[in-house]
Amino acid sequence: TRTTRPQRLLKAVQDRAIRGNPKSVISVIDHYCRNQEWAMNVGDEKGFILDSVVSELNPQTVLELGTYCGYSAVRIGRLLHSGARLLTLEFNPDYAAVAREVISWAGLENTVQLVEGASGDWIPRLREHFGIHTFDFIFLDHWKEGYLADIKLLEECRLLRKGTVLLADNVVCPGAPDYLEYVRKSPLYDSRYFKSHLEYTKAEDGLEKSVYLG
Ligand SMILES: C[S@@+](CC[C@H](N)C(=O)[O-])C[C@H]1O[C@@H](n2cnc3c(N)ncnc32)[C@H](O)[C@@H]1O
Ligand SMILES: O=C(c1ccccc1)c1ccc(O)c(O)c1[N+](=O)[O-]
Ligand SMILES: [Mg+2]
Repeated sequence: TRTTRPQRLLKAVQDRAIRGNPKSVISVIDHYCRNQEWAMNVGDEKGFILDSVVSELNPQTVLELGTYCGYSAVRIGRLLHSGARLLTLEFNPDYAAVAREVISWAGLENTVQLVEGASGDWIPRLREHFGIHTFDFIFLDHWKEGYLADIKLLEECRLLRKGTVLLADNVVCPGAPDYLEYVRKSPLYDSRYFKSHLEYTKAEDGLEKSVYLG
């Protein structure tokens, strides 16, 4: 039977990237997705903005919503200092299986923990299950219609603190209009748009960075 797109992306990583070298895993994936087949990773252009937000913040506890093949988990994980941890949620078991291999190939299995399941089910259980108090940084990149419900759930579960930074992908393409309206109008957030392009294309897209004011 035919392989899947994530399986073909994983094969490219295993064939071309240097084991234990996150930078080479990232560049192999970007080259593959730009030249062979497009995939919905945050990509190199928006990835550079993601890198600068993470590097400036130097977070200890990070949550990612939507792992897919693990590209952004490797992008974020490689920048975390010792003791810092990334928890990434993925509810598609086939994608999760590929992501585990990619994260392991990058040598980040001790920094990045993939949790299989839906964000709506897991967010209320993160504190008791992983002993997490609050998150320093959250990357939203799952289905766009889920962004608003999940930010409200994170508030309800008191997993945000003064200064928590939320970065949302695709606020223009495919778009998350209800999420954008909420973070831009709410007095709880200080929000800013970083204009960019949809990964590996010329279409406009961007990232919304929102600081929780508590
Ligand atoms: C755009 S992809 C993630 C890309 C990844 N962040 C990157 O940049 O490499 C979106 C992923 O979110 C997952 N997803 C969508 N809704 C979810 C939810 N409610 N809980 C967990 N995973 C979800 C999908 O299965 C898909 O793999
Ligand atoms: O929704 C899509 C999508 C829609 C249609 C076809 C392919 C992908 C998408 C496109 C770019 C993204 O960066 C992204 O995160 C997503 N996503 O699924 O979450
Ligand atoms: Mg995205």
